[in-house]
Amino acid sequence: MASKAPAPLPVGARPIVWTIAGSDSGGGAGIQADLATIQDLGCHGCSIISQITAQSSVAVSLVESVSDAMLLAQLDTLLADMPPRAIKIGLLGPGQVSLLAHWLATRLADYQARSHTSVAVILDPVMTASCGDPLGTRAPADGASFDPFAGLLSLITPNYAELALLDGSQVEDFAGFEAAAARLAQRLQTRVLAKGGDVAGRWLAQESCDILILDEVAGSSPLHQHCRFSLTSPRVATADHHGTGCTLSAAIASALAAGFVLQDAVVLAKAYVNAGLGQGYAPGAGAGVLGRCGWPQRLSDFPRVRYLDRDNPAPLAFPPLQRPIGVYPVVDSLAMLETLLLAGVDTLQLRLKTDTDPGSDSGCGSGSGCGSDSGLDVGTETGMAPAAGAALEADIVRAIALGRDHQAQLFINDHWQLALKHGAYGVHLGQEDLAGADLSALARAGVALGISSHGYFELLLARQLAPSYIALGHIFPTSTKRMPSAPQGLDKLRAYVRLLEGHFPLVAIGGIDRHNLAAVKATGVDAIALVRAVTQAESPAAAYLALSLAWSEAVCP
Ligand SMILES: Cc1ncc(COP(=O)(O)OP(=O)(O)O)c(N)n1
Ligand SMILES: Cc1nc(C(=O)O)sc1CCOP(=O)(O)O
Ligand SMILES: [Mg+2]
Repeated sequence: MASKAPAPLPVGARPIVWTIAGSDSGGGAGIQADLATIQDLGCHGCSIISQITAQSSVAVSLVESVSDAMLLAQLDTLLADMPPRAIKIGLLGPGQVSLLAHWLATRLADYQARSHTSVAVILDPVMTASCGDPLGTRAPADGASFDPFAGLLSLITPNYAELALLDGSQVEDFAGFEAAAARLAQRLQTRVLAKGGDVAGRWLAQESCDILILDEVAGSSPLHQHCRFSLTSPRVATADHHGTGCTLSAAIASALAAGFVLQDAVVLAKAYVNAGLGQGYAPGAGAGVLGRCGWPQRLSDFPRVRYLDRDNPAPLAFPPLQRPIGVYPVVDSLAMLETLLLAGVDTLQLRLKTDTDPGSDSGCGSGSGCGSDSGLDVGTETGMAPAAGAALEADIVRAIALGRDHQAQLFINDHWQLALKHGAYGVHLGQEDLAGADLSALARAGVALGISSHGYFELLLARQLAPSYIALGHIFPTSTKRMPSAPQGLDKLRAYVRLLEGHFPLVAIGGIDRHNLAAVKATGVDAIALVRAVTQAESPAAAYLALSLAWSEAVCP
């Protein structure tokens, strides 16, 4: 069993998550599963009961709706005092879909406008119990039963059977599954997580493969929006899967409430469910229920992520680092590089941006809105004037020679072709840079590779490439680079470290300086990458030496 760990959130700051769902008297699904999940993931759960089911592990004997007045009273009473950061919607009776859709479009929309907040709404379109008995809303033949929710949802999470019902089609294979999910996304103007857990025997037996269809996702890389992914995990052989869908959608809502972007929330929720399936138990004669294993921290519980509408890199392996990194200066000139090498720096990065790079830092001074989306940040030689290209190549050649003379682990940022051509020790690439890089050529040449990441989803994409290290950013606000994502903070950094420690060297970056260095080290991260704390110091060499001393003296529990 995964060891219990506190959720990476300060207690007392538990975000509020609502579940609007049916009561399962058997305790394994519905409101009961949702509240257990929300609590387990460090949030506070509020429940709005839509339906009461007389249900055990083997049968559903009666389902009754609460009155419309009762449904609305629960919603309004809670909104006045305990507004949600995220809402999960589960079982609804037929009349309750339009009632709730109207409430979301009026009362919740009004609350969001007044409070300048955005509330994520996840719909799990529950139609049958896991014993096979029908529940609540049944899709009519044209699948229109959830249409009142069009434009009001952040995500819908149908399983195979629900998707087929909603689509009104026979879904025969993976391509049909993807096409039906895309139609649903279009129809409800939302993102779709189509779950393949119940397709066993149709086209997948050993693995469970979900499809995630995304439109715009604020706070994530432009590369990971408006695209499709598959999320695959080994199938957990268990009959104890009652409440899996409820748990998954409640976990997604909880992770969103905790400030994760949607892609992160989905992979985290999948890991939570996979861990729970491995620890299920059967309190009745029928299907048992999921175990509760706390914040996911076992890498094998997370899914394998693949692009469905883009090429995926072949399996690769990059050389391990020759020595631990510690303090890792990132510099933008040859002069600074040489100064630091002479001061004894043994791992550093040359990060040269030209004005023509889409990822250029120019215009990103402090207070210049660097927290906002700057678009794709693809730092390659494309678009560069020939003179700039020649000067750049000369700088990189000289840097590589200097790094070699000092036996340093020198990483070249972005310019992987030049690094490859001139035999660099290593290359650092962001997620966007990866898309255009010849990773096989780098791996074949034995070039070390560092990859940036900004959350669980990007961590999973990075680890699949078996890099030499993974960078985790940005931890604190930074004025050095425009970031599409929000600062991760120390609690999330600690969670990423727990997940990946022992698998890859981990480097924290973004806003790190002598004031917060000890707190960063206390998360267990292996190294820190710094731009301003070194390059903007009066004496960069002295600053590096002081930071290195502070790092080696700081305690890592
Ligand atoms: C150690 C380290 N971590 C992250 C980055 C950022 O790389 P990337 O996302 O490609 O952004 P640019 O640096 O190219 O602007 C890095 N360079 N080094
Ligand atoms: C270049 C870079 N990449 C980041 C990431 O999160 O990927 S943060 C960052 C800037 C780090 O600069 P400073 O130490 O001055 O805050
Ligand atoms: Mg880059």
